[in-house]
Amino acid sequence: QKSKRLALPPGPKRLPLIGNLRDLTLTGLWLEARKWAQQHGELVYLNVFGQGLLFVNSYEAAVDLLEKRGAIYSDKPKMVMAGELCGCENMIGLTPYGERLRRQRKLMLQALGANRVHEYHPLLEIQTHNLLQGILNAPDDSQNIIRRYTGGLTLLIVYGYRVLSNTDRILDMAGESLELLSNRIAAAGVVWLVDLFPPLKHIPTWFPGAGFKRNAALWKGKMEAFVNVPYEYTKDQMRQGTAVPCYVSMLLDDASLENKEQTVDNQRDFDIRWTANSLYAASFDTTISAVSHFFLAMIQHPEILQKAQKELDSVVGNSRLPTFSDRANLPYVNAVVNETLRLSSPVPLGLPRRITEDNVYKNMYIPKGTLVFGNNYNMTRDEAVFPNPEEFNPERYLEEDLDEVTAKARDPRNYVFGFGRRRCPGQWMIDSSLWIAIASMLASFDIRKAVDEFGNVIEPEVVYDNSVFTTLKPFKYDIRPRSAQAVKVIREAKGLSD
Ligand code: HEM
Repeated sequence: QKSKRLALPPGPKRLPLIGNLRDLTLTGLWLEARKWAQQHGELVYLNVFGQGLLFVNSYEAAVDLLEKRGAIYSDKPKMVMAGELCGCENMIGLTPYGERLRRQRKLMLQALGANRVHEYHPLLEIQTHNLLQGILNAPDDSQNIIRRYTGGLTLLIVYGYRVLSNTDRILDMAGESLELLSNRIAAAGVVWLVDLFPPLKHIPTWFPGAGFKRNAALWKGKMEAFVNVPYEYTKDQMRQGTAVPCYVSMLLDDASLENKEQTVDNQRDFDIRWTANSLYAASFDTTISAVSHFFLAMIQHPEILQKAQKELDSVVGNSRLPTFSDRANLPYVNAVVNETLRLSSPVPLGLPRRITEDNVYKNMYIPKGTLVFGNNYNMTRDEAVFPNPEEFNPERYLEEDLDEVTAKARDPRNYVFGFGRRRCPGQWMIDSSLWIAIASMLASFDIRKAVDEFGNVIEPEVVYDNSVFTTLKPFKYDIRPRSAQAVKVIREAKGLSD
């Protein structure tokens, strides 16, 4: 075949047999991937034990391949370890491209799409008030409070489940499952031998080297509980007539209305159960990453914090908290949110795709079966679009009268949510939840670098702690209400337990 005579895309030098195995790092692979992009260009190809990995580094190539050729670039790798052995095969991020995926994505868009998301705004405002009240009551524990807020937010929206304390059974279970999923089971950079040699799945658990199977059995149990326990909670609440409107109850209601019966068919039940779980799984670390990058930026740039606060004071005043109706009048705050999305780039390499046919792009040969990563980390740092790209600079969004093409190129949402048929279905939800959280925290708190017992300023240490998401190792900061009036407004705001 002619295409096979073409060269593969360039990439770091490969060693015999193991190929680029040593080039893969467990955390921060995106930092390496950016260096390769700078060295080799818009496509970079690696090979690990015969498995090809393609990094798509430019927006143009991402649109050409992941969107325009979506029919062959939207499938997922079959992951024996994560999928079959650990019970995650029905998570949306791992679901093969086809009829089931299209059905499930339709369901998610039906409930969370651009024209439905405003229905969740009242819930988002209440959950944000709870966040502010939590921080006010225990500023030194704000990192845990943010985790509780993030987990609680999705449990509320997806399952109608309220988290009212730091020690919540479902919240803990979900947290543990996600930790396992992204750092053990499906960690980028971790290559399970059984994925390269699937027949290994048949070796007995007692066999030397079969530790992965014993782990998998343990993890599978945890993953199943993570999928089923919250879902059964909502169904129970619905049976008792006490369910709050949420993703699951809304879709189950719609479904039973459609068949005019009390029960939903198995396929619908399966689709709602798994999409609900995937929404939870996909929103937790992404939100944590964005929020912690926001804190990092605020303590590094007090002048930006002050400018945003000034805008909030003049538009919202100090007798109430911001609401979604203020959004259009807060260009600077909106620019802070944009810059947070861009620099946090929460899923920096996207979620891996698998190409289902041999393909040629600009005279480079991309073999069938190659895993494909949309390197949005690199795109959000494109000097031509974002001059001085590592700098947190909201002003870059404030230029007026931009032509449509430039305005689009400067919107980080075009990169950070991925591309084409697998693009993030939670993008409208996070766009709302992140905005209200950031606007409300800016309006309520001063956030600064922490100071140690000798009065020395503690510089934040920026260390990634995850292999798929850009979540940061906790760093210290000082957060306190801006004024007695801010305290009063926070205390009076309607919260979850009201
Ligand atoms: C700032 C926050 C977020 C970012 C940056 C983000 C980004 C992404 C990216 C890059 C992908 C892979 C897209 C691709 O393959 O091209 C993805 C997939 C996904 N995201 Fe998000 N996401 C965020 C928040 C959320 C939230 C809040 C939800 C749920 C409410 C969510 C649900 C999902 C799901 C279910 C998928 C899998 C889609 C599929 O495989 O077809 N995400 N996200």
